[in-house]
Amino acid sequence: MGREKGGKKSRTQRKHFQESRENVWNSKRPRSDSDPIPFSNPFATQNLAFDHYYKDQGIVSSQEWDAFVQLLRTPLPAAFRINSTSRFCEDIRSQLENDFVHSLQAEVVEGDDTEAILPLPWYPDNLAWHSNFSRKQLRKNQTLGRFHEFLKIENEIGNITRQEAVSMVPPLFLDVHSNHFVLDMCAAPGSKTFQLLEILHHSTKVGSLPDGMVIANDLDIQRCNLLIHQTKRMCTANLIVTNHEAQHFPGCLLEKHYDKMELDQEAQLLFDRVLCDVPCSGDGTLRKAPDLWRKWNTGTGNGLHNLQVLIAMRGASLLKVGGRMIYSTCSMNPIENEAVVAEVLRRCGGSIELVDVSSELPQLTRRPGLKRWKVCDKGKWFISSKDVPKFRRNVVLPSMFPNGRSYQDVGDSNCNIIMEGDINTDDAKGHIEDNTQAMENPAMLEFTEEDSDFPLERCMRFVPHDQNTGAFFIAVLQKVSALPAIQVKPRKAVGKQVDTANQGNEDAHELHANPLLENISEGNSEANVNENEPNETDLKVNSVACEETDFKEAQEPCSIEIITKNTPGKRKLQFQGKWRGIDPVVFFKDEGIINSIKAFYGIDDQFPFNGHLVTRNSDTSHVKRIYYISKSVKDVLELNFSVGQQLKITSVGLKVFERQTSCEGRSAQCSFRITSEGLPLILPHISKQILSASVIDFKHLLQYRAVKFADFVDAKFGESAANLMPGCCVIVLGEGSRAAAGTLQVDESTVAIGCWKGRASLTVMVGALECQELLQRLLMRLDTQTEKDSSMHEDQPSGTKGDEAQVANGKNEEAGVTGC
Ligand SMILES: C[S@@+](CC[C@H](N)C(=O)[O-])C[C@H]1O[C@@H](n2cnc3c(N)ncnc32)[C@H](O)[C@@H]1O
Repeated sequence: MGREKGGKKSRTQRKHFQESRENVWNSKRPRSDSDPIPFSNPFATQNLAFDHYYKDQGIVSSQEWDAFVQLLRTPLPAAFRINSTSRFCEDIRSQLENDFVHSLQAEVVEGDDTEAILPLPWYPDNLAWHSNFSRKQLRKNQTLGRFHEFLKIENEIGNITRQEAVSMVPPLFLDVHSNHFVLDMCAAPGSKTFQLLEILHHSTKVGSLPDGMVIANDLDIQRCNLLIHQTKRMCTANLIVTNHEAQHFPGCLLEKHYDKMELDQEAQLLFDRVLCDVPCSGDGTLRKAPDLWRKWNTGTGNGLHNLQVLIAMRGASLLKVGGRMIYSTCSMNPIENEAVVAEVLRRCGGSIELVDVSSELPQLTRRPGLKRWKVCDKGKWFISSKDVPKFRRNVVLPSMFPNGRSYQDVGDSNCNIIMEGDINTDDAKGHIEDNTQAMENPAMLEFTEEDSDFPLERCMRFVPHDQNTGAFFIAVLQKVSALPAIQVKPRKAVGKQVDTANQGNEDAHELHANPLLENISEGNSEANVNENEPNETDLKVNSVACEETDFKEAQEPCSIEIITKNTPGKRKLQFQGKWRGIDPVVFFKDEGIINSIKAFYGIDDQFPFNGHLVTRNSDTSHVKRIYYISKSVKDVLELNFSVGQQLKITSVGLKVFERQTSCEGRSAQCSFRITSEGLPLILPHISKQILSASVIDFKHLLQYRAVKFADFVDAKFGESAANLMPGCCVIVLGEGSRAAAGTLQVDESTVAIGCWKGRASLTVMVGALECQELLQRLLMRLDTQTEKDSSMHEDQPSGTKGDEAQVANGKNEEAGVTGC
């Protein structure tokens, strides 16, 4: 298992590295003597290098140190958010406030005055909650089982999202409005994307869509899939998921000489809001992922610094003037935090400002960012770039220091303080060093420490012992003018001469306008980036910290024709406007199908169809799924087509129609059913194939999943159901015990389900879990009178037969009606 050239780990080594991850809190198996112990005791929640590093950085005062580390060694309590756009938002909040708050309190140890669960005081409208039970307690303690089940099911359905409390903060400071175009640069697994979408949709009326949109991007395609799964619960037509390196996120700039479209504001993809929740060492998540204790070393943060700067710079360049950007990490390390923010401010030369948000969310306890810090490399402290030995200058960058002065600026003649043990290229040995060596550098004491000139106190630090959370870092930035085209002086060890990370769309104009910079291309910028990318070990550790899944490399390079001329070979993934391995996005314009859908469901003309339907299949005659996109997403897709499909889109829009491929489905007049996720959008616009059922009949449908027409309690409803066209239909929950008559009024609280009208019965086309949850919610809502009415008819209706019974057994869920 040898090392590859250049010290990179082989595929097998990487696999072993990934597999060696473990959650120490969960570990059941005691380690045997024969087990390899990689660096130190894997169960230890202590790391000497960590202690030295953060004590010396003054991350908390010395008086607080014990409380700080003590809490870091305690499992993180569970936290979650109620989805504000869920139709059951009110019910869930009330269940928490009136039921769980009291019933769970009995589980708190006597004499302990901590609340079992409580709303996070700084989160608006009691929508975010904190439980003082750890995940493990919730799983293990039987009496907490009901609450645990509640969290599990509601999370699965999308009514709540389990999310670390501090991770909920960045979207709150982003100040998103419903008409904003938002870029979430490193978005997977998507908890913040979900939040951003909630805010976007917050005040939108049922059946309409906000004017804004979110692009959620992540480098890791598998994590993109997690993100898609997560955001699917939001049922939004205003989201595009992309798969790019954030530092090279496409500009989608429509060139001036492109004569088919006038160059206006829409001719370039810029954003009102950008979230840079960058990959980081993640030591703020130690309470959740205690295996990080043994892996922690200073090299991880140092190795990520430059990537973080590049991502933040790209974010800044894609931001509209006047727009707001958040830079955040779940790391405590100033090299990944204040140093990155300072470098962005430095490179942007006044066009980006740090916003003072001290008056926002006053109940949220936070601490100011550091103005002063030091850099540690392989056990040696440096307070200024002038201290860094030449051979470490490609690793210890000037931008890591508070004043950010380059090696040329500080003069590089007499500063090569070579310490014993400096030359050490063995990563593993470096870790051991970090864990065992006191990090003292007597030479350092001779220099005065440096302060940053930027108002970094406006950054926000969150430490565990302030509000019993994980640790976090947030900076709120505002773009006050276009970024300058910056020429960076050559850095010997670092390599390239031009800092092109600020080449956004608008900024690209400026670059072209400057004759000195005419030879700058994205190609340069990519080469520049590659030289400074952190090593793979760093990224692995980082991805571990990011969330549960492992970091994957971008797709394999390929040698096919390049459409994006300026993209260097390493990223030649695009082929004739299509992305390799990614289904194309195609506007769906088949009038025959569209008209048949409209006619079948009686969809009114006010509901915009033209240009709002897309598929992922270029052969439109075999389209299986049709997705609906908002006007904002439509505009972005059109621009993307105009610029040669620069965006590598893995998911877009809301699945509204799905073709039924079973015999029964094919024989229906319209073989496209309305999906569960598409129903809320389309519901107010349909006038055919829709019925309102009484509470008891609706309940029976959910309970038994298939009910014969003759078995409905309300015979009139049964008759109306029998008269529907065979195929998909919608059943709305009416009020009282009888079906509502006349035109259906739909609002935010309307509950409806998709069903299939078969030969003799109605069959529910909603997943089993969702049915169960819906039923439970309805039972809670039912008033005493309704319950009385219903009790007369509680008997189970007689069973269904043949294919309809098969359907009723849940085999059709979201996958079409089976059997024929
Ligand atoms: C801190 S996590 C993001 C968490 C996410 N914002 C959330 O709230 O669920 C960082 C993410 O960055 C991704 N990542 C790492 N390097 C990246 C890069 N160069 N460009 C884009 N994404 C990257 C990782 O795959 C990971 O999903």
